[in-house]
Amino acid sequence: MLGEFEIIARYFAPLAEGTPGALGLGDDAAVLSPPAGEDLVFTTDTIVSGVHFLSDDPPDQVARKLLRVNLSDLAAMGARPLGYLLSFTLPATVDEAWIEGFAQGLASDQDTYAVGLLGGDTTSTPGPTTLSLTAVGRVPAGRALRRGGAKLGDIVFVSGTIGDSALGLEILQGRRTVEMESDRERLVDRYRLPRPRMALGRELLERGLASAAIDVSDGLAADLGHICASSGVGAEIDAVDVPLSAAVQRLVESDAGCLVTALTGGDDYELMFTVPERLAGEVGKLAVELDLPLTRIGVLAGAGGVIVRGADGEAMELGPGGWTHF
Ligand SMILES: Nc1ncnc2c1ncn2[C@@H]1O[C@H](COP(=O)(O)OP(=O)(O)O)[C@@H](O)[C@H]1O
Ligand SMILES: Cc1ncc(C[n+]2csc(CCOP(=O)(O)OP(=O)(O)O)c2C)c(N)n1
Ligand SMILES: [Mg+2]
Ligand SMILES: [Mg+2]
Ligand SMILES: [Mg+2]
Repeated sequence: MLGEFEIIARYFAPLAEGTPGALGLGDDAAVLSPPAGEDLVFTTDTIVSGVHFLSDDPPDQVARKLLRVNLSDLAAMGARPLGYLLSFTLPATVDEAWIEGFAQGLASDQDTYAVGLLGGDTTSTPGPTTLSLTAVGRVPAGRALRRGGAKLGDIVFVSGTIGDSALGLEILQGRRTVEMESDRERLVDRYRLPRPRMALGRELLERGLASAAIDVSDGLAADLGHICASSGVGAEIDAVDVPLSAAVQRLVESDAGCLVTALTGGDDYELMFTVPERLAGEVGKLAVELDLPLTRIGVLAGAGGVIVRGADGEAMELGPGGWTHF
């Protein structure tokens, strides 16, 4: 196994070459000049083997997931990424090939998202692989999208499709089977590789469309609950309106329980946002421009809490509505 400083020099320093503030990963900290007229946006998320990814997930995809779950939080704020810090904590059982694959995954997504490594930390652990990333982004001063601006009567939208990832995880865990191999591939891919909606977040901010926004990490129902709690309103959504991929639809047809998994399973990394009714027509145009489904799923109504109506019009029983760690 390589030494700590060899890992940094061989695998991480090349990822910092395009980021001047990283100072070549040779100093005690990174330095960033705040862009004039803009606010800096900071977010950090950790992923742990066995909790957020599976120990046999390919290392390049683990790396890309780590970066992407953080970029998704920047997208939810309407921010453009500037750079990121990486905290890399490995058990002694991990070999160099895993580290190499991990670094390759980061290199590939650095290109995709035009972002570079600013610095980080490399340590060992007697526990599971634990990867933490802090992303820094920028928004026009005072304009970050927030969770708390939603008003009664605003329309609730969500991007993409919901539930693919949670059902992909069930497949990988051997808890669910699908008939078509292409469905399996789609769902597993969505579990391993989120698609952070960077352009959507940016456009919602620039066009002044969203009164509130969040990325769906814990589960659609729970994350709508976070918008409601921050905004002091309630929400009513119709489960039949929640966008499902063909693969998830096929699963729901054979087992209605899959719909509950889709609504509460999380790991979607889609954006959910609220739009004042008079602006709701603009969302369809944005969907066409971005080539991304943006689906109306409900409305903000009531004093608090989220009601999800099933096909029979009755409120579904969804428990906490999403993932919590404790
Ligand atoms: N240990 C912590 N210290 C400080 N702030 C935290 C901590 N854990 C979570 N937060 C903050 O609490 C809020 C909710 O966190 P979280 O549910 O992880 O958000 P997200 O789902 O967008 O990642 C965020 O503003 C986050 O920065
Ligand atoms: C092996 C495995 N088991 C379970 C899950 C499901 N899961 C774990 S954490 C989580 C919620 C999102 O993670 P969290 O740490 O809460 O991130 P944040 O909400 O802060 O973005 C979900 C749905 C998973 N992704 N992988
Ligand atoms: Mg978080
Ligand atoms: Mg979030
Ligand atoms: Mg969470």
